[in-house]
Amino acid sequence: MTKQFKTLDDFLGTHFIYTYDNGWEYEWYAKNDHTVDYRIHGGMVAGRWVTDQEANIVMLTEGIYKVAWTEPTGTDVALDFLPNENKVNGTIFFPKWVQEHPEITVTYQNEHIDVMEAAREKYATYPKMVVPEFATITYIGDAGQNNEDVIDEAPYAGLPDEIRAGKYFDSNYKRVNK
Ligand SMILES: C=Cc1ccc(O)cc1
Repeated sequence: MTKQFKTLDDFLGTHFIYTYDNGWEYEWYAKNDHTVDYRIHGGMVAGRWVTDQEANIVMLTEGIYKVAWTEPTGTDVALDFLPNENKVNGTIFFPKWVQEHPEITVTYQNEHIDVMEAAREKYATYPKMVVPEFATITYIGDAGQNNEDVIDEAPYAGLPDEIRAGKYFDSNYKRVNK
């Protein structure tokens, strides 16, 4: 995709795949001006996926976007997207318990909010594990806002490649083979 991003509206509805310099691969969707969905394909919590996470989304200056949210696990996330440069800078602040028990979070979180809340009470928060990394964007798709087909199944090996190959969504950005 060679679209030039200028406005906040250009960013909302965009679907990204990117790989952090530490090798962690993430898929993320700006669902609307206050909501994000994501799937994690590689890294400490690969296999985790989340829809309808409330987030703060702003444009800092033309074509540069900041997104931040706090999760039921106690994990905090701050992302800066530079889509015209195919770059993201992300910082993830993991509570100590996620670092020690990542497998608890590797699920479709929406169906297990009670489990996340119980774990954050039971286990330690501090010291937090801070992960500041640049990432390279490997896919940008214009999914449109509030598209429930973008992130609607668990991550599996080969899914990012199917998306990048144009095999996963049809011309209306609906899932093929659903
Ligand atoms: C913990 C969630 C998360 C989602 C996207 C991203 O780039 C980093 C963290």
